[in-house]
Amino acid sequence: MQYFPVFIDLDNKPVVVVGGGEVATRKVSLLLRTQAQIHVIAPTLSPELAQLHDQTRIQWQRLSLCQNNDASWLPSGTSMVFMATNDTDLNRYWAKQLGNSSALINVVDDPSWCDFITPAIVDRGKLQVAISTAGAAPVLAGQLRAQIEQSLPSSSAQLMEFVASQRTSIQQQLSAGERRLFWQRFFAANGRGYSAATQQTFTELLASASFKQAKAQLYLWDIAQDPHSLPLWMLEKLVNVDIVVGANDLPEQLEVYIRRDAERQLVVDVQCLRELYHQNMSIICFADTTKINEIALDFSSAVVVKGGTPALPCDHPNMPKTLHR
Ligand SMILES: C[C@@]1(CC(=O)O)C2=NC(=C\c3[nH]c(c(CCC(=O)O)c3CC(=O)O)Cc3[nH]c(c(CC(=O)O)c3CCC(=O)O)/C=C3\N/C(=C\2)[C@@H](CCC(=O)O)[C@]3(C)CC(=O)O)/[C@H]1CCC(=O)O
Ligand SMILES: NC(=O)c1ccc[n+]([C@@H]2O[C@H](COP(=O)([O-])OP(=O)(O)OC[C@H]3O[C@@H](n4cnc5c(N)ncnc54)[C@H](O)[C@@H]3O)[C@@H](O)[C@H]2O)c1
Repeated sequence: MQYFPVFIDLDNKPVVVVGGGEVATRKVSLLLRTQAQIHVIAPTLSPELAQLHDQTRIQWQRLSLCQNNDASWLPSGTSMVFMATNDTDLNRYWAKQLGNSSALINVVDDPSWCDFITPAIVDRGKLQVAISTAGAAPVLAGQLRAQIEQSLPSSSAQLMEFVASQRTSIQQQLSAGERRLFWQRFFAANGRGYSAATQQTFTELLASASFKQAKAQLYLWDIAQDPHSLPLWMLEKLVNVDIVVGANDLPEQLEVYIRRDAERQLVVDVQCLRELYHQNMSIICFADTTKINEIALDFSSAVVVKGGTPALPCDHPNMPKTLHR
């Protein structure tokens, strides 16, 4: 890992963007989501930046920096500097000059001069997802952002506010182990958004205390078996499963029986499986015979599910038509 991901508190801290063009504008619009004091140093501003300046949301020093300036343009206590001009030499020169200051430096046209780089960001209030490719492929970072955006409803931000407001009370009422189980069950039941039902789901789960009885369960299904031979008792397990491991190998015929918001891990990773098991998850794992045998040796309490006489109904209402016999 070349770049270590951290989240920095910029509340009330001066941050400087040198340059007033397209890239500078993009960095400023990110910074505007924080409470940083934003200073722009440039001879001219893009229309968006000019408007922000008119609204006093940013401060502007109208200045064309040169190499023989002293550093008096830099506000004292500056946390970060973005060198975002289109003059590569100037960007590098000031990155070097400011190397001994306490500010972290970003040079938009040269990662090798950067103390830090800016990731693509999915912003859901307290929930922030940051994606970086270490500068290798910013476009891919943007594409991944767009995918993650789709999996997190905008009400996730409200959910985070709700959860944060309940956190201390849950800490006071439940032991550390219970808290983890409670939050696992809560997010599994509620999903990632906030709705009219969220408060009720929360209150009912807390009152029922059912989460305290959660125990790890691991079911192993050898994909060499006919999916229709899955025993009926397994249906209830599939409906309640927390996580599907090896979802790449999940037979299409069984897909409809699995809880829609169950988490999915596409490939089987035994280390991951161990972690999930220790989190008391209910897991179903799909893999080939060799892998199933290997996992069964590792987890003495795993249930290797044996297929029987084909018993699953082939007329499930959600079953794809092509699967009807
Ligand atoms: C993520 C994002 C955030 C943001 O900008 O806030 C971001 N770049 C984005 C877009 C983007 N950047 C570029 C293109 C044109 C296509 C292309 O050339 O690939 C596009 C596409 C577009 O504009 O849509 C060109 C480019 N970028 C850099 C260089 C210099 C170099 O590589 O040497 C050049 C060549 C300049 C030239 O050739 O002139 C450098 C950096 N860009 C970074 C971040 C940092 C590494 C992040 C990472 O870890 O990947 C880093 C190292 C420094 C930094 O900026 O902090 C944002 C996507 C936001 C989103 O979609 O959500
Ligand atoms: N990091 C990224 O994501 C990314 C993406 C695309 C391009 N780039 C690179 O970023 C650089 C800037 O791109 P852009 O599209 O914003 O350019 P741009 O031409 O839109 O803007 C350049 C800005 O720099 C200002 N400037 C020029 N000389 C200056 C000086 N001496 N002092 C202060 N300000 C000065 C100009 O007034 C202008 O506002 C380019 O080198 C480009 O290759 C980076």
